[in-house]
Amino acid sequence: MAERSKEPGSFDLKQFSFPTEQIPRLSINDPEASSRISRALPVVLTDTNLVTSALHWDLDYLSKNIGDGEFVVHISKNKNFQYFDDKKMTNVKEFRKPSEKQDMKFSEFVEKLHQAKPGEDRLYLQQILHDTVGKKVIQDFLGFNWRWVTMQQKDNNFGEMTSNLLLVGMEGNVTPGHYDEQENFFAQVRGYKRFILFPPTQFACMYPYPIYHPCDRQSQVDFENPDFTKFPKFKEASGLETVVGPGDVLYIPMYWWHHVQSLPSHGYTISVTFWYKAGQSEKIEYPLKPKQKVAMMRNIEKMIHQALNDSSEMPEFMSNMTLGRYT
Ligand SMILES: CCC[C@@H](CC(=O)O)C(=O)C(=O)O
Ligand SMILES: [Zn+2]
Repeated sequence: MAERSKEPGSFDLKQFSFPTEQIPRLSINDPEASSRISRALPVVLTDTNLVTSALHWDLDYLSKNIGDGEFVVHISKNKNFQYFDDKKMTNVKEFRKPSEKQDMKFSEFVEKLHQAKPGEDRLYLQQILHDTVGKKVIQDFLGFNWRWVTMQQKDNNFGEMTSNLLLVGMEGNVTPGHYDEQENFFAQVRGYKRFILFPPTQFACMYPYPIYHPCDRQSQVDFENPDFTKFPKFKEASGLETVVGPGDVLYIPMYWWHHVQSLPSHGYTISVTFWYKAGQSEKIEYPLKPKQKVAMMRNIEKMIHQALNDSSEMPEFMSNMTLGRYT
């Protein structure tokens, strides 16, 4: 088991406006661990050995061994790295990109990281591991505990694995609140990341952007400084949280909201995601699961947007459908 030098209580974490409970930290041999995964509940697994073969990764080692391929580096004027879909930018007039993207060699990224000063641009490398990486990194990658993670994929009826994203972030970087449409075993390799999670049942508290917006799936609420006038139901939010360190694997179930921060003053972070598509949907059982309802809402919103063929008609159409009618 990867010993963590820090216990959850030992981080001086700032308080949010909403209550949170700790996500259980369990051994893979604890029946409660597999039970939580099978019930699509978050859990931190402390002894998967999923990325033990990468625990020696640091900036120097990766610079020397990751090869001379290009890596996507996000650049932000502040600590937030909110995802946006380039292909949807034309749907929203005056959309301002929350960050820029640049391709660069890993060694160039490391140089910029060392030169970065507080208050200046922040960097976040986010790149799917491709086959141009050097053979040492390929060895490390092959050394991941594929037996365990593939067993989880099968036992829990996950779909195919889509990608492993390599994340190298500066301390303090934040990925603001959002959900993904994939199952995720999130493996922490270096440094510490604080996760806040909310279940899909709290969709109404999260006020996601419209589906045609570049920030589809992202919450409009700033979890760290919520505007309760614009987003009153966020007052009802109640989450789960944890800090993951080297060797920890957090299971983030599909459609669960998450806000992630590389702990300030704990150094840069390295993580690897293991993303899986949804499995073949079992037969419909009632009541529908929260994630099925979110998927349904997305499909209906997409159909209405396509049928109206005019985003500006969406607000009136959507409110005519519900306001004052389903009280
Ligand atoms: C681009 C992915 C970022 C990651 C959060 C983080 O580590 O900053 C996340 O949201 C996920 O793994 O789902
Ligand atoms: Zn995510």
